[in-house]
Amino acid sequence: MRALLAGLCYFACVAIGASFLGASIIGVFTLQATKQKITPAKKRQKVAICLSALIAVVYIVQSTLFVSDNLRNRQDFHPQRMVVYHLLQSLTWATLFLSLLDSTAPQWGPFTSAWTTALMIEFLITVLSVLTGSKADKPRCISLALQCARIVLLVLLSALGFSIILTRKETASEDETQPLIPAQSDSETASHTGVDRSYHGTEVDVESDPAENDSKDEPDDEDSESAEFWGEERKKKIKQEGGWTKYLKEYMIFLPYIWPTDRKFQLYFVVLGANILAERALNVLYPRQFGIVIDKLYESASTGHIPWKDVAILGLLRLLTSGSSGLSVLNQMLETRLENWSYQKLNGAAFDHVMGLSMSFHDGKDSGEVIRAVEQAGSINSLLRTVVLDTSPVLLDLVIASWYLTFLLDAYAVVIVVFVGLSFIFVTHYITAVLKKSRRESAVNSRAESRMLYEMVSNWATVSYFNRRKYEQAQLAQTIKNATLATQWNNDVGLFLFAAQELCQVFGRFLVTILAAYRIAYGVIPVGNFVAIESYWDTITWPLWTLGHSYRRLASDLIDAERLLELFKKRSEIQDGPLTLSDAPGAGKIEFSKVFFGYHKGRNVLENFSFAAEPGQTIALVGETGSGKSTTLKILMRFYDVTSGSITIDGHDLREFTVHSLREMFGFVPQNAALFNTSILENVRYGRLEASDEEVYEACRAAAIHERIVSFPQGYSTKVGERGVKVSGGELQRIAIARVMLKNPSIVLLDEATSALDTHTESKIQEALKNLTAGRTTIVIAHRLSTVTSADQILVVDKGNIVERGSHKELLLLGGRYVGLWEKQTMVSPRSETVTDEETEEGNLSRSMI
Ligand SMILES: Nc1ncnc2c1ncn2[C@@H]1O[C@H](COP(=O)(O)OP(=O)(O)OP(=O)(O)O)[C@@H](O)[C@H]1O
Repeated sequence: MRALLAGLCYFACVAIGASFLGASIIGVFTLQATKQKITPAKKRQKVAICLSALIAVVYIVQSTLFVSDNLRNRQDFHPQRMVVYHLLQSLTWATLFLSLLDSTAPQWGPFTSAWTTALMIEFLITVLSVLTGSKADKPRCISLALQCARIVLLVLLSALGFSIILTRKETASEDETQPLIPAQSDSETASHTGVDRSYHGTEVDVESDPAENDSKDEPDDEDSESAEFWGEERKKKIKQEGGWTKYLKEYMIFLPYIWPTDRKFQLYFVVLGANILAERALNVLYPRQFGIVIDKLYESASTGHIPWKDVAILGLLRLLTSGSSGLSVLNQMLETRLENWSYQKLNGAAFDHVMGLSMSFHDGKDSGEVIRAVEQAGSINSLLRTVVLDTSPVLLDLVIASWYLTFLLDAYAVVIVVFVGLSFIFVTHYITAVLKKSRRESAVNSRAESRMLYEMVSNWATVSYFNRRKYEQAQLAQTIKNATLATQWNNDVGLFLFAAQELCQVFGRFLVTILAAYRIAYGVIPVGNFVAIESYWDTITWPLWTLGHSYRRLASDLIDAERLLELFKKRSEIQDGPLTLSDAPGAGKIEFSKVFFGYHKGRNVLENFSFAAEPGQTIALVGETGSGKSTTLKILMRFYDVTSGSITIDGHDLREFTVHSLREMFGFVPQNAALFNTSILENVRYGRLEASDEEVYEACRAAAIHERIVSFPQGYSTKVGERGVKVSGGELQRIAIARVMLKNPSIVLLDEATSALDTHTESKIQEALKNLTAGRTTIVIAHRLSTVTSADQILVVDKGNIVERGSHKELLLLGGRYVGLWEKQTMVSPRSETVTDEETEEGNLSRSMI
């Protein structure tokens, strides 16, 4: 019975801590709804704070009574286990009280679990201490009264906790019923990248319903994209949704990129784990051996005897524990390999994910910001080191340290370590809150700095045309100043934190020294133990430093990773269908049927849009600017999905195809084709990656650009410059056509492919286009009507509607809007045009690109 009592006394705070932690972990891993009505819980939170404070005070009063009694009597008047129990409980309850006070939306489950555990332990200890029969353990009147008062308070507190849990209003939203880690899909992309688009890729925020999304559209401007915005959003979320567990839950989507799937890397993890355990053992063995050597030397002083064996063991242990030649070298090598693996996987996944997001995402984002977010893969990666490699071994260290200190000194030393540990954690927690803010500011400012630099360098030409170098310089200087000031403040807060942490551990060391001196003076422990404690002290406090450091690093990594998390939570609106190219190797018949589409709700860009293009036919879209012509091509290539109606290719709805297969069918020549800053050869080969050099030359010949390319000093190896600035507009356009020719698509889409060119170049390109479109279904957008007179069907588009349709001749005879457009461009009366239409067609044919 006495052993049970002692066990309860010494391990009470461990049991309470474990029950709190256990309930928190269950909260993270189960899909509990965490949203709750805050208002009624707020009142009860205040009551809970008061009750916790009262319990802490009762423990502190009783501990003070015990310690003063023992000090007065210069012996253990009260048994050590009871004193240790009360001291540890004072610290535990002070911690619970401060945590509750600090929490805006407490996790009631973990708190209630801790309170109930404490109640059961307190009850058992009271009963056992009365029943044990030992005079020492029997509580005196005042102690018994205090213990009973605590039991009453604990019953009230536990009942309050249960009442809050049972009566809170749960408002689970859809996202809360989604799995934390999505099952890997077998989709085409996932199989080669490891990214599960079915979950990760949400362009619609999976957190919110469509209504919320609309409202979120508003802050989707430059401000909203700043780190500050994400940080504030998250802070709000932490408050609203029930605390940090919910926050951390979101980061679970990165788990597949941190835990290796490769056997070799899993083996690294196992070896690393074993190595970490070996290090823990060495941490104890070295100071222990040091103490033994001191005691042996003390005994053999002036005898001429040297304890060689003990000294040799000490030397070996020193070698194994040394930083640069011991076990830590192996640790570092394994850690680096694991981190590199995770970095590669995460970066690849982030890139693939961003590239897989639809046009509405990319149109609305600043590409510099998106690149920064992808680059944050490193910060997620370092979570591996922080959580798995830094924090877990350190927790083990703390348990070992407690046991070893009890062995070297006594249980009071553990109370001192717990006190130092808790004050260290609180100091770290409170100062880190300030540090987090300053770090976020510093991050926002440095992002602003690099964004500005990127903007200026990429807009170099505009800055020079308007002679605004000085102005831009001043702007940049201000941004750099803001960034450096923010970094400076961040550094200052960091230094203050270090100082406060150092103070905690120095104070603890001082207390332990006093305790050891006291015990040595009364002959309780040998001097060697004091030396061992001194040498072990750094091993005790190192875990605290590591925890503090990990906590700060975790906080900063989480902030940096917020953007990446937001990216990963976007799901592409465009989802794959089941069909691939081989399932539907069609001829290229396109049919738009009653298509409605708008970029924003309530504003249609295309309305009741219906037309059909038979295989091999050419359809021209003409009309005023902004009428929806380019939009037609975008929805045909599925950069967006139609709002209603359908688009079919060879009888299959576009949505039935995988996006990859669908886009393989098209060859698109845009108005402003962009090239990569590589050689012409590589740019053309981009159309079909496996094409031979000869096939590339052939495509260039067909695009009437081969002769020009070979006349360049470096021929096909000529670098085209960023976005193709080193080649002329006409050359660039023909390279773009050659690229599409090499691709050999079944459907060709031309978006004003020649509008920016002079007539001489245009006629050259038209030849190339004739080759490109021959025998292929073609949709062409043209402002110059003369280039589309031979199209099988011309659609006149106005405000998203097809207002006229027919061949050039039919439309001229119709005398409607097309005639108006034609007259404006040719200044020829339609009558004379129709009279001599044979001639006209011939004349235009040479100019026509179709
Ligand atoms: N990404 C977008 N987000 C929101 N609105 C858009 C977007 N792209 C185009 N629009 C709007 O849709 C309408 C149709 O644009 P579209 O580019 O299809 O016209 P267009 O007929 O091709 O014009 P142009 O001949 O000048 O190229 C315009 O009012 C335009 O402002």
